[in-house]
Amino acid sequence: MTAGPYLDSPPLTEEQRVIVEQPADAMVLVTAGAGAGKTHTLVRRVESLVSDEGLATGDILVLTFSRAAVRELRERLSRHGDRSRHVRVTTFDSWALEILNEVAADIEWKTRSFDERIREATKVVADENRAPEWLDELRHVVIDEVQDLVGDRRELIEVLLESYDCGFTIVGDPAQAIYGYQVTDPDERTIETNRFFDWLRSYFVDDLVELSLTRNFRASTEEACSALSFESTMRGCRTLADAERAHEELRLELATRMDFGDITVPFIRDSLCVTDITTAVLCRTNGEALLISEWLHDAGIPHQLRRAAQDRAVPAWLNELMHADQGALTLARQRFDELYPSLPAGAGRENDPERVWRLLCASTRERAGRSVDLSRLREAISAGRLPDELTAQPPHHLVISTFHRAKGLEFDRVLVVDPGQITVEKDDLSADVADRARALYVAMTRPRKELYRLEPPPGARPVENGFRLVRKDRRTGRWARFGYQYWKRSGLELLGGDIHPHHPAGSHQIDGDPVSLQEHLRSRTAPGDSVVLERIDDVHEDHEERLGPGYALTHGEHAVGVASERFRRDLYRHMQQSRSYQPRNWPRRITDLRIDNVETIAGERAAAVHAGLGELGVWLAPRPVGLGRFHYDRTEKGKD
Ligand SMILES: Nc1ncnc2c1ncn2[C@@H]1O[C@H](COP(=O)(O)OP(=O)(O)OP(=O)(O)O)[C@@H](O)[C@H]1O
Repeated sequence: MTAGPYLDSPPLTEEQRVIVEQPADAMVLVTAGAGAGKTHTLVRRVESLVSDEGLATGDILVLTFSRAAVRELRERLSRHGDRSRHVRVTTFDSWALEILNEVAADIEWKTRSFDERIREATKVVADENRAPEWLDELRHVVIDEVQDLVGDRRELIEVLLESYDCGFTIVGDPAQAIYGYQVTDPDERTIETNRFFDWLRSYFVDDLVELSLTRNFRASTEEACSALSFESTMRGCRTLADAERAHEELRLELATRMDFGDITVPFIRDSLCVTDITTAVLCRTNGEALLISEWLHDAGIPHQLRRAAQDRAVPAWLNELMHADQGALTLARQRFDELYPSLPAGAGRENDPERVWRLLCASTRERAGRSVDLSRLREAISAGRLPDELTAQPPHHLVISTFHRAKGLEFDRVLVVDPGQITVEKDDLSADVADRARALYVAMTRPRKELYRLEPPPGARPVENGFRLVRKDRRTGRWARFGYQYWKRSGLELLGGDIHPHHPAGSHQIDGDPVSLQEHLRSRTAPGDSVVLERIDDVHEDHEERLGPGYALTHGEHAVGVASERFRRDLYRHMQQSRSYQPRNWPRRITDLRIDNVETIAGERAAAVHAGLGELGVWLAPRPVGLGRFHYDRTEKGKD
């Protein structure tokens, strides 16, 4: 194996080397604990399959669960891999979509649910007459985080491994299984735990090579190691009582960690602002993450709120790249190389230009690699076809995340918010309570060096005086602020897609010069800036489609966007006390929102031309985030 690309990568241990050097047709199952170097070993395994076992990059398929994991693996492959850097790494969902787009391109698969697509792809893979030919070339499948492979995705992989004669390297940690509500049927949820492991062992009974990794490399201090002793407890939680006990024991362990302290105290605040170490604040629910983000914002601490994996944003630098030469319809490789160094920072910019160029060519199906057709790039943006490397959140030194979303990640310092005691209801499942215990275990095994407890002040907690004032609104699935009175509505979460995607700012419902508003978004708007939604009209009285009123998003003096129909529909449903009730009293302003980032939007070409923004139909739009707070007119009933 060549040593060059691995000079800055840790050497393999004997246990890791045995996995890496298995033959290409071996069927390998690796179980390993948190921080045991599973991902590190997989990267070296993939490189060995190409360099030592002679597989072509197209013979290997690397499947992972989340986009975060795709990004992590690709990043490590491009940093440490040599020939393997071009191996296909994708999520189960993207891979299923690719199969369906190939065999039934006339169907609008994007509009179908993830689960439906997975089920359809399983049928295609099982049918040798329909399966795409390139599946025959598959010689090795690599799967990371296999403990989360449940339900429809598990069936897809079982069918793949039964139907194709290929080797595999499958890696997982049963102690970190937090698949949550991926499986909706409660009975199914209980039997899914460990089901894929059991299937592998029984189906490949004679051929399966079972290996394990036993040493932890992540945690370099005693405190960072503190949760690791719970690994076997986490693997063994099967009954409700086990799961409850495991959760309480982990909480007790957390209680012995030092409290991080009050972040408004200057020296504690400053320690969160240092950029040369990475810190994560981890909590149980997204509602809590929103409140903590608000608290940090008020204390003037820059941070990033971790988005859901499926919530993607196209970075602003793509808009700059596409509009660099007025009227140009293609972008040549040489011109790309000239422009790339001066493009603004953002998702994907940490990649080298060669990698970004390849990704752009792949997204526009440009095989020769000499130029990129900008209309096709616009279509790729509009159809959501850009790869995760260009749309995932860029790295940040301070991340606020739920336990679930922190899976597979590591940080120098981790601050864990105590999730509180589980109050088990009679219809709670052991699988769900175990899921909560394992989620806390995942959180507590993320630090490299420091692990603290964090106790947010009462205002940054969802419960006040015993009332759950911040909770998920059942009708919209958004986090919302409620009041002590049942009818009170005090705020709603903003999501990606809440700013109208069809019209650039200034060209629809609000006044302004679209060209100068684009300049404002480009050069005078930054992540973390406060923004406000201001009501601009009255409720839409169409009985078919009940929408809340229109809102403009303002950044200082400038109206930089308008609320989308989806936001207005959700607002209407949220304000309805019951299905027959027609809300009349609408918030005048919605505050406590911030700019997450400015993103590239592919909207209607005619709208762009009309606004003087060129022919491509691509422009910049703000993406607000936060748990909005409603302000009503004082004269109106239900004022705040
Ligand atoms: N042989 C090794 N020597 C030194 N460091 C190593 C070795 N193997 C892995 N590491 C380091 O240990 C850390 C954890 O590795 P990795 O992320 O691959 O673990 P993991 O098993 O995938 O973790 P988790 O399941 O908890 O997300 C990384 O910083 C990695 O560089």
